[in-house]
Amino acid sequence: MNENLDPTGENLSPEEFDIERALRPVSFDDFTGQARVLGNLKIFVQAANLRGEALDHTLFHGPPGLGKTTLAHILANELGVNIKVTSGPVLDKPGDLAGLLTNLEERDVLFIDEIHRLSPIVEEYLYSAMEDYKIDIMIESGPNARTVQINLSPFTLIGATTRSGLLTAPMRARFGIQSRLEYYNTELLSTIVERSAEILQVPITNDAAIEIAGRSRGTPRICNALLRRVRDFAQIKGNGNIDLEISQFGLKALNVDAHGLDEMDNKILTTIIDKFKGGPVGITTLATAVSESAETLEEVYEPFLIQQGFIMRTPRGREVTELAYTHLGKVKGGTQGGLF
Ligand SMILES: Nc1ncnc2c1ncn2[C@@H]1O[C@H](COP(=O)(O)OP(=O)(O)OP(=O)(O)O)[C@@H](O)[C@H]1O
Ligand SMILES: [Mg+2]
Repeated sequence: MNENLDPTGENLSPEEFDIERALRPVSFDDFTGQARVLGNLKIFVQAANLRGEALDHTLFHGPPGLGKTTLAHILANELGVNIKVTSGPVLDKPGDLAGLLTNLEERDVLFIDEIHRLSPIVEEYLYSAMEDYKIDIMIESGPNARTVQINLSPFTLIGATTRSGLLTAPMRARFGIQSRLEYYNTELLSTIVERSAEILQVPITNDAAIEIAGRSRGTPRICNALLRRVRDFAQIKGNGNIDLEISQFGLKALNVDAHGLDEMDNKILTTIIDKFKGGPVGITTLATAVSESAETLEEVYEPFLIQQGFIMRTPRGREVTELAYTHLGKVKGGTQGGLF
């Protein structure tokens, strides 16, 4: 796969990680898009600030790279409080969680990334903390061992997940605020590209920003990654400025698909067309055929393909649309004709 397009951002070098940090919006005003979600959050934060209370526990869900972690930091910033950051797989003992919770000051934010990956025992421990701001801890050991209940400062838990379907119902029910982040349209992404270019101090034309935005799979993390790569092309092959020509040159060299679809997206479409005659095909069968988990297909890949009109979800499974055939340069019924 083209690692520049990795929507998870897991393959970033330390240097790129620093750049990504510099590009990350820090306040509501810096944040582009997600207007409905943002509008609500502004009200909830204002109200919590006015009353001097902790913000309700907040859950962000949606595909990778759309701004969940960014929003968690923005919320802490706008609430004027500290944020402690951890993640589901890291918290493997209730003791680890107790340490974090007891160190929170009033109204602080505890951010748990990948919250669907908490162990059941830690998750259960979290319930009373979230609900009553109380936890039980075990003191001493052997015959003197006993549990005491400690009061916590009122705090806000912010959870983020790409796999909301894997969250347990009791966990989900404890979040007073739940926001689903959506893919960004090209116009919003081009605003983000222009803002990032300004921070990186590289001049960019409007049509170049739109070109990069249109190939970013609806994802800010990808548009920033593409901008960084195109900037390299502009510096080495051009005069340092990013215009339409150099961005098209760079994107072509990077092998970026015209729609910004990545290798897995194309594999999914090709598989449905070639192996399942365009569908319908059940999600589990499809998952096996492309060697990916059904959950990841459903929560990471499929939403974008549906939103872009490449796939339809029908009662009998997934079907590709005409657009998918055109995009891949395939003829409908072509495989079928070859088989019989
Ligand atoms: N609305 C936005 N405006 C500007 N930049 C954004 C926006 N949303 C995200 N970004 C940029 O995209 C990058 C990825 O965002 P973020 O890390 O918040 O995604 P995420 O949803 O937490 O992804 P993951 O599920 O992989 O953890 C950020 O570093 C930030 O620079
Ligand atoms: Mg994140």
